[in-house]
Amino acid sequence: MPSSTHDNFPSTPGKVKMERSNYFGRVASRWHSTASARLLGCSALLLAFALVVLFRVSSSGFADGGYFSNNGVLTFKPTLMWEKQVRQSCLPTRGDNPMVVLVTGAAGFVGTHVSLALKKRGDGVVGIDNFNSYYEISLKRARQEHLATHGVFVIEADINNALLLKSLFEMVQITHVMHLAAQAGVRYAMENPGSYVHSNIAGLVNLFEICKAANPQPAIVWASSSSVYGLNTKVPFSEVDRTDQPASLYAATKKAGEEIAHTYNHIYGLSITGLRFFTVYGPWGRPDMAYFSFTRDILKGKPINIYQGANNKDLARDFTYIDDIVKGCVASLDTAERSTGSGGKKTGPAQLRIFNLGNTSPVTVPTLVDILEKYLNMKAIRNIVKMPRNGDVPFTHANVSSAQTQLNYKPITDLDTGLKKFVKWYLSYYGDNTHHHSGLVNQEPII
Ligand SMILES: O=C(O)[C@H]1O[C@H](OP(=O)(O)OP(=O)(O)OC[C@H]2O[C@@H](n3ccc(=O)[nH]c3=O)[C@H](O)[C@@H]2O)[C@H](O)[C@@H](O)[C@H]1O
Repeated sequence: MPSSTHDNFPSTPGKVKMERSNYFGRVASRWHSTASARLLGCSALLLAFALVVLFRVSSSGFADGGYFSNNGVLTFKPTLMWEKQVRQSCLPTRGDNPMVVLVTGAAGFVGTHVSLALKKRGDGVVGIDNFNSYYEISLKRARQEHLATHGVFVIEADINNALLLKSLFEMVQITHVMHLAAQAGVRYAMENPGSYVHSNIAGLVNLFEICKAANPQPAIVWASSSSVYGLNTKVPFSEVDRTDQPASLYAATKKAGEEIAHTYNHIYGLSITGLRFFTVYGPWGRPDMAYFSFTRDILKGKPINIYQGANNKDLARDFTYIDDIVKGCVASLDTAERSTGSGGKKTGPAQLRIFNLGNTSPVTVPTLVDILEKYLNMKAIRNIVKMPRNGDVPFTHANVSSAQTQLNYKPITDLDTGLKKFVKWYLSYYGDNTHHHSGLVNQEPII
């Protein structure tokens, strides 16, 4: 019998919501137990199904489909409406060798920007996102709406949902996968380790399984992280440096992802490019990140904690502006070679790459706060505290020469310029509750 799309795929372990159809299931089985009530039971089941469908339609604006058992094989069967939206979204509008890209984590920060950039230049794009509650869902919904106005449809599903992904690959010929869905955040890994395993390990393997079986296989570009350099002290960090001392479970899952990528490239001929992002920031960013939460707290007049490393040394990050990262992502897609597998089997060696995408000029956290103060026109209340032992590393600094040579990657936005754009977006998105800021709110939104 059909069931709701998400019932079997809790998107974030530790933050699982109540399943909607369980109640109907229990009611139905109770009715079913007496022979005389069989007819009523069937009607109740039908009614339950209708209610589930109705509820889904009214809560998400569309129904995506259901799961059906066909001779014991469970398959996902989309609704006509869903299929139409997917096909429409995947239609390229440029003639010169366009790509059709599946962007995972499309309602996320980087996913939104990359989806837009691809769509704007005429590629076919369809997104997928589980809309989990790691941070405010309303921001993810706003990004989804923003994408919809540009013709990008975002499917609401988890990357662990093999049936839905399989059906999607059968429906449209996806040439590239931009895999950005992940459980992010280095410190949250201590609170909810299962979520990192679920998305960054199990989800990645599931996606690779689908890609390896697809015909033709897509090329894959995916987000690794600067955190794989862990406790390394040699700077700047280069792709050839060791990455075997992660400081957080998040970093360990990203490092594991790189090894898993090697395996799928080696056995199945998948073309895979991993991108080590360095603390990406900008408009539509992630509220859990320091620059975002600091902005929120400074505007509220709330104190902020600024961590310090050993010997009272300020922490530093190679903060990288979103537009520079998007260019690196798109260039990676453009230079990705085809996968070589067919029918799940490798027919020749395939491309396997890894690139740092950073800014190449680290800035300390107190300097980041200075810049925010300038653009918010407010003073932060600074608590200087010792860096807790929860996964942080003291500094990051990218060597991007490899990306420069092979992707023509050249970061051009310094932290001051990038944060100015972020603050402008923040004030236009959340509105102005303080009246103390520098007047940036009245200007046009960034994207
Ligand atoms: O490059 C990455 O691969 C990672 O980048 C990002 O991690 P980080 O570099 O840790 O960014 P972020 O949390 O903004 O903290 C920035 C600085 O502020 C300090 N920090 C933080 C919080 C706080 O309350 N106080 C503070 O001083 C903190 O100690 C740090 O020095 C992504 O979140 C992560 O998903 C991953 O992608």
